[in-house]
Amino acid sequence: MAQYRVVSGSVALITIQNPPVNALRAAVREGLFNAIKRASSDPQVRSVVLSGHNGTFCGGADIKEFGNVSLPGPHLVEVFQLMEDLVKPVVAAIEGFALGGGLELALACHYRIGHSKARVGFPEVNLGLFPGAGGSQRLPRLVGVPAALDIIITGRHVAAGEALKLGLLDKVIDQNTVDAAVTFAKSVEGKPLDNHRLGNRPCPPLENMDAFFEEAMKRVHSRARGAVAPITCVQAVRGAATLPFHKGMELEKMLLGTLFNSAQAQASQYCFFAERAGARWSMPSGARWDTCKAKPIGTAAVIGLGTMGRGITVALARAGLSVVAVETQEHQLAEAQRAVSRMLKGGGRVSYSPDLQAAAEVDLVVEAVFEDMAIKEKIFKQLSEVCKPGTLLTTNTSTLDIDRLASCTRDPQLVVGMHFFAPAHIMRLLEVVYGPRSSPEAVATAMQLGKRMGKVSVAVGNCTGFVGNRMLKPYLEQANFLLEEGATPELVDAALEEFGFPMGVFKMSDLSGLDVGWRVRKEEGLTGPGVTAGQPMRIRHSRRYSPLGDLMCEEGRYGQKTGSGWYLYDKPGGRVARSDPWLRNFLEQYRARHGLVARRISQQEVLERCLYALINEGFRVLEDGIAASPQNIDAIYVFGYSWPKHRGGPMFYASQVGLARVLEGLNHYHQAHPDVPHLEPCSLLRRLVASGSPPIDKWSEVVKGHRSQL
Ligand SMILES: CCC/C=C/C(=O)SCCNC(=O)CCNC(=O)[C@H](O)C(C)(C)COP(=O)([O-])OP(=O)([O-])OC[C@H]1O[C@@H](n2cnc3c(N)ncnc32)[C@H](O)[C@@H]1OP(=O)([O-])[O-]
Repeated sequence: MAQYRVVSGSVALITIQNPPVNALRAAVREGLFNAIKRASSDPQVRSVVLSGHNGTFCGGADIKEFGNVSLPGPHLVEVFQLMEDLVKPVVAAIEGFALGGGLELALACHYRIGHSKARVGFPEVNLGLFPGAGGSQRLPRLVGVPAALDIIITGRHVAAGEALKLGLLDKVIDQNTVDAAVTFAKSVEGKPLDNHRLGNRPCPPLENMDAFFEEAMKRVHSRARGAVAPITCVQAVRGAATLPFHKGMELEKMLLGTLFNSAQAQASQYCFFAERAGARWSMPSGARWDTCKAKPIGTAAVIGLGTMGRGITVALARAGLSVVAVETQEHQLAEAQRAVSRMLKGGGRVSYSPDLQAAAEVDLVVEAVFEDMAIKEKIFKQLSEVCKPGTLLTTNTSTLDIDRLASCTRDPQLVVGMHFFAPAHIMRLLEVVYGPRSSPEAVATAMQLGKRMGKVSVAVGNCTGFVGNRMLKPYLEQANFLLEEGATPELVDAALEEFGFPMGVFKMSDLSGLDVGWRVRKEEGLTGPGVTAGQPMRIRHSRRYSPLGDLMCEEGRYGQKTGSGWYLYDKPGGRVARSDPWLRNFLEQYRARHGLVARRISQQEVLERCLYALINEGFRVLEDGIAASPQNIDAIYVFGYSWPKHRGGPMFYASQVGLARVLEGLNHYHQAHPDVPHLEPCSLLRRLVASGSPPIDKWSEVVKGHRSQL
């Protein structure tokens, strides 16, 4: 786990060996501890170089070990202190990554040499933690409080060049890092080390320290959306700035104690693994990530250059593909060309054409036109004729039937969905949707392409709305029902924002455009002139229906783009939402017209109605085999719908709330609203509760048993 050998006559070279990222699990900590002791007592050794096996210094503590109440082996703090106290100089040779505990390890060394491609950082905040093994106390002493706080709070990876400027690295080199570190170590043998022991150093003084930390705390509170870890980061760094090292370490230990087994830390760490779980996809046919090979993709076409098409073009070009961007409307094409070039800052290989024929030779097509089945069917038919045999035909539809599009083509097995999220070049999520006839190779190729674009890709089955939008529907529906019953958009949004969403449901609808859902509802036959005539306004297919969104669109209120929606904006395209007296009036009249009596609605009811309805649909998605696991659903929600990471995604949240409580809540609301089928607890949830509410990683066993009985 920590290899020890003496090189160049006097240098103990200690190499951490724990693939793939040399995480500091118990055996590694033990190995390091023993290796340092050995170097200390080895009379031949006059200096030490610490490195990581296989081009990675160290990815930090082993996250898989967290959750164990008593971690075996020596504690990291103990190992690092032993290293800092060594009377022989210790040089860190940093290749690849030094993250979290890996950077703390490097900070306990007396010198740090990095490769020019190395990256260092403290990503603990993303795991609901902070650098709690001395990092929060040593880093500010090395680079000063403002730089340290920035690195610790953002969790960002710092490139070697910047780390050198900050003084975090002593030297950056392009050659073999270990060789350079060995030469350097020999050059400092016997030299005094006191100033290189960060625990001995005071923090560089900071003017207006109180004001600095007050401001930092204010900023963090406004951005953290209820997450505790960022606040703790500020408290710990303040400790470094004001306390002697040993007192700061005590504070660090106390703060870490409050976070380590917290619900937020568990949720954030669950997200770390859920993010990666999508890569191990499987299909109901048994096809899997490790048995299917992706086709090589070098060229792609994007059809339709609206907002989505432009973002997709940028994402593909940034992944190194040569892209043909096709848009039949000339003015839109010219505008898109300017926008894409701006986003790519002159880079990328993109050509433009008004003609579908330009897609003839590409390996893959992403269709991103208007959400209209008839238009899409026509395009798929044309593409099938125009493109060379074997071209993968994908669609960015957010709800429509993939299999129906596949039926328009010669090779339905080559059709899959690639559902991007706006803005497509920024949002991390990609839903890869397979239909009953999509080939495993097509799915593997889309998943591989997602990875190349840096996306969190999740393979899902074909149904209306797939996973994300299918679950969103009951959530939006509940929000509208709550307005009918007496809530305001402000009340509903405040509850959801307090929960941790960056934006409540009504602000989000205003941003994405109310007309989008209106068009979908028209397509589904829920609204439109021919549909509403002679029907009760608030019932469709014997279920409760809220026409509020349709009525808003009929008034021309599409959201931000028209300057008004659920809120008022100072101009079309304005961003700052203000309460609209018109809406209050409109809701009052609507309620009066339909004999609805407004009642007081609590934030708790808002959360339970909206979130439990969404979660209930999540269980149905699992039950139907549309998502392979709760982890996949949670990754979709965290990376595509801004579900707060510290709440772990909807399915994990349900497990934290307690499945029995979610079931009870749904039963209660369904009794009160029997005409809302989305509130009726689904059978998988009932079954899980009946099986004693197993932990989330055991749900699949109940799902399997459940499916075999269907
Ligand atoms: C004492 C309390 C204070 C806390 C201190 C800490 O250090 S907290 C920690 C602070 N450190 C961090 O937060 C760093 C977390 N790690 C990363 O950010 C990235 O892994 C990377 C940038 C190091 C490499 O990116 P990349 O795209 O090349 O690779 P990849 O991401 O696909 O990972 C490959 C495999 O390794 C696995 N695995 C990775 N790290 C850990 C780990 N620490 N542990 C366990 N496992 C880990 C990962 O799950 C995956 O497994 P799979 O799915 O194949 O079974």
